[in-house]
Amino acid sequence: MFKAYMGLGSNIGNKKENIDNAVDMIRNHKLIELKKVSSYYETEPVGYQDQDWFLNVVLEIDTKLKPYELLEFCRLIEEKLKRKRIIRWGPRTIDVDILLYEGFKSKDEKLTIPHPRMTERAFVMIPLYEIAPNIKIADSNISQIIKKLEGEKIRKINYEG
Ligand SMILES: Nc1ncnc2c1ncn2[C@@H]1O[C@H](COP(=O)(O)OP(=O)(O)OP(=O)(O)O)[C@@H](O)[C@H]1O
Ligand SMILES: Nc1nc2c(c(=O)[nH]1)N=C(CO)CN2
Repeated sequence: MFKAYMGLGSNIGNKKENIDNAVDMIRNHKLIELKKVSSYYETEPVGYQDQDWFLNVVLEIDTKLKPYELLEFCRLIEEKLKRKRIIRWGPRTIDVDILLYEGFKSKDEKLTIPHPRMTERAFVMIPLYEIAPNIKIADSNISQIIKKLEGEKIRKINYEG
């Protein structure tokens, strides 16, 4: 089993339902053990501004899927939840990214790990810090990385039930 971290985001339709459906697909995969799920965070859009706020979560999993197999599964989740890809960094029903994968680094365009933009993004780093406060990313402590983030607006949501 290899430990990996995944980032999920949605900003179209019922965002919580989209996130929950994606988490359920991950939980139900035979070769994945879902270990931790962060709180939900409402986050200001980064990149393309003229779109709704996102709901983001980060997951910790143990998996027997190899990195490219996990990427394929991410695409399958997006396909099932009918993600439309129109504008780069634009609105999406669901976005599923691999952030980190134990013992694996890659700069391939199809799969870059650590995810190339994760350390600049509060919507990734803050939920990741919640579930993995001692993790290192490319030899830097997560708390050090978070201190350097710009003031992107992000708030933790407490849903009932
Ligand atoms: N670590 C990774 N996790 C998921 N996709 C990745 C990763 N590294 C590279 N990719 C590639 O990125 C491509 C584009 O992904 P996508 O359309 O989801 O980008 P985006 O979500 O709009 O932007 P961003 O990559 O900045 O989050 C995918 O086809 C995938 O092959
Ligand atoms: N707040 C927020 N902004 C984004 C997000 C996201 O998940 N949350 N995803 C993007 C493309 O991956 C671009 N911008």
